[in-house]
Amino acid sequence: MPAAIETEALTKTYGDVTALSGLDLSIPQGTVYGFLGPNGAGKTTTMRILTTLTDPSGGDAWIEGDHVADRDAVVDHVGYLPEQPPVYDELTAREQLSYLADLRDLGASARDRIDPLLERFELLGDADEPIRTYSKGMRQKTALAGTVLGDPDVLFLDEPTSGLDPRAARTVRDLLAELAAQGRTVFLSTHVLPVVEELADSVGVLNEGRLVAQGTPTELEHRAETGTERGLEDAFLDLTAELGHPGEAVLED
Ligand SMILES: Nc1ncnc2c1ncn2[C@@H]1O[C@H](COP(=O)(O)OP(=O)(O)OP(=O)(O)O)[C@@H](O)[C@H]1O
Repeated sequence: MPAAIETEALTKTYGDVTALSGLDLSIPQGTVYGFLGPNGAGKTTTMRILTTLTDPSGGDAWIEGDHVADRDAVVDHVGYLPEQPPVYDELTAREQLSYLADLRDLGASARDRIDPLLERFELLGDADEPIRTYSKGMRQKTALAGTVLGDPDVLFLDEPTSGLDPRAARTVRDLLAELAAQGRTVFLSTHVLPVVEELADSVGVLNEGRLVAQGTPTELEHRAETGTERGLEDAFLDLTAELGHPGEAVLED
């Protein structure tokens, strides 16, 4: 069984800027991977390469065994929720989801999933109103429904709970746990660390385009040097602190 996501020395440069530098990942199917990193670390760049939206400058990547250069094969496996929800103001939520089902040729089973998804996200009452009248959270829920509509094998989610109230955020976390239990793989990029602590089987921390730590949340919380424990937030701050800044955590030990 191939890994859900495999990368080897994946690199991306934009002119003089190295956004990603030699990323190696191997993420098994049916797991939730928390992808952490400060602003500008290269998380979006990684997800755009893995969903075929941009080409790497070097290295290789495979989704469920298919190389990312084989766009047609890879897009069949993946669903991507970018940071800005890709919804059309002039459509209703129901129309947006039907449009996606047609565009991606998802077939009758996806069409049958539209109403249950709208219901699950508590959007049924507004499903025939134009998206331009929706709140930020409603737009986010519509976009997320679109991402899971085709039941993709591998989900790439950028801040999926952004703008959601606690109840909607709980619905999303439950859905992600359910999908992973069914064998789907969830690649979750978020700054909301409790979500990662709750859901992630393993975590990778990216800093300035490099993977600086990887392990289970518990492993990252265990400070090998001192044998003490720290929260995931402290682990994140330690691992992404810039060297040369007096007082930063990396220099403390
Ligand atoms: N199209 C682009 N052209 C030039 N530079 C880019 C482009 N896209 C990203 N970058 C640069 O690549 C680096 C990584 O950006 P990226 O958006 O992948 O970070 P990120 O980890 O997703 O950040 P955030 O948490 O703020 O969303 C940054 O220095 C960014 O300025």
